[in-house]
Amino acid sequence: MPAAAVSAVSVADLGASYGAAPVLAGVDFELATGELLAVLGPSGCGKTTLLRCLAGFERIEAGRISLAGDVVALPRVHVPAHRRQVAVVPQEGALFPHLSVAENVGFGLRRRRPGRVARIRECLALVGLAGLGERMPHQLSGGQQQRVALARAMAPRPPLILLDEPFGALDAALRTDLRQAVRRALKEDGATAVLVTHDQSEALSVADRVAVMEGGRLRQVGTPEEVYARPSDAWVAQFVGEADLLPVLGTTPDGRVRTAAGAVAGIGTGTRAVVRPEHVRLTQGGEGVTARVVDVEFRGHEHLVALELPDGTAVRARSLRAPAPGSVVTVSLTGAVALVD
Ligand SMILES: Nc1ncnc2c1ncn2[C@@H]1O[C@H](COP(=O)(O)OP(=O)(O)OP(=O)(O)O)[C@@H](O)[C@H]1O
Repeated sequence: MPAAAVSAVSVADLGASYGAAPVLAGVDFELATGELLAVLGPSGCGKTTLLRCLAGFERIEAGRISLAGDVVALPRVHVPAHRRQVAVVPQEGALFPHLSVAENVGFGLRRRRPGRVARIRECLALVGLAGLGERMPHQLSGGQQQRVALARAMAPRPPLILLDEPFGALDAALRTDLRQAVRRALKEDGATAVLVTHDQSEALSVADRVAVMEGGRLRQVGTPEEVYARPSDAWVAQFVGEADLLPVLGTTPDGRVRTAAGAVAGIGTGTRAVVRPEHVRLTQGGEGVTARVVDVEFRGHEHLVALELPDGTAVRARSLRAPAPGSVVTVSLTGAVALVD
């Protein structure tokens, strides 16, 4: 029998506070080697504090943190940051301005380490900056500087890389490009990483698993698909993606749930249906419930249509066409919706 694999990161019942104010409570998760976890939550929920506890910048008040099977934090035990060797990529790269790109990437590698130059070159290639080693940081764009910061973090092959809103300072188009580049680089190098973000599309598109945090607690930890399609509660449903919660009015003879927007297959049990805009089909006439178009938001590739159902319930739909505000359309539900209480 092979020995059970040791988690790269194990956090058990973690609690932390600043003075008398509790910030984290009962935080539990495990991370396998090579896994990428996104911690997703609104501003002030404790994401940065969690990273600081993992890195060793904060002491913990309850619970335990282990890295590769070694306990690094207990309420009375604190392995300092430099001995944990966890790498941090901050929001803005904080590169050394007087060092070249290659010297920045090699900063954590001992001068005489065999293969140092090759590892620097490899990390620059992993982040898509092959050939730019001789540049100075000010000769790079903001996105390129963040890539260098990631290469610098990866170079010594740390047991864990922490990324704190690494795309926060960049504009929208660049963020989308960079997040896939970051995911690719971490995966190709087999790095274990925790990324914090308040941006749900970022968390869903980058991570292997997402930990949804609110008020210092993890409400759900799961794959992006699980968190989106099977949210554990109403808060997660509405924080991760767009959702309208429609009361379940009963069940149909074939086992679907009835709502004010029509019947639909339900996943799990609960008193409310998590209806996302892609579940709502709009037609002109035909079978369904009539609804009034309240508002239409242009999204570039589609429209988000706000609707009012006959009983006054609000629901949103995705639509390629833009119905006129005030007009009446027919609504039906498609796919399968999660049920929550
Ligand atoms: N050094 C500190 N001293 C006291 N309170 C702090 C300190 N740092 C953070 N806090 C408080 O702890 C809570 C959690 O902060 P934290 O920075 O971990 O949240 P966050 O989720 O990372 O937020 P954001 O997304 O805005 O960065 C907040 O209420 C914050 O005001």
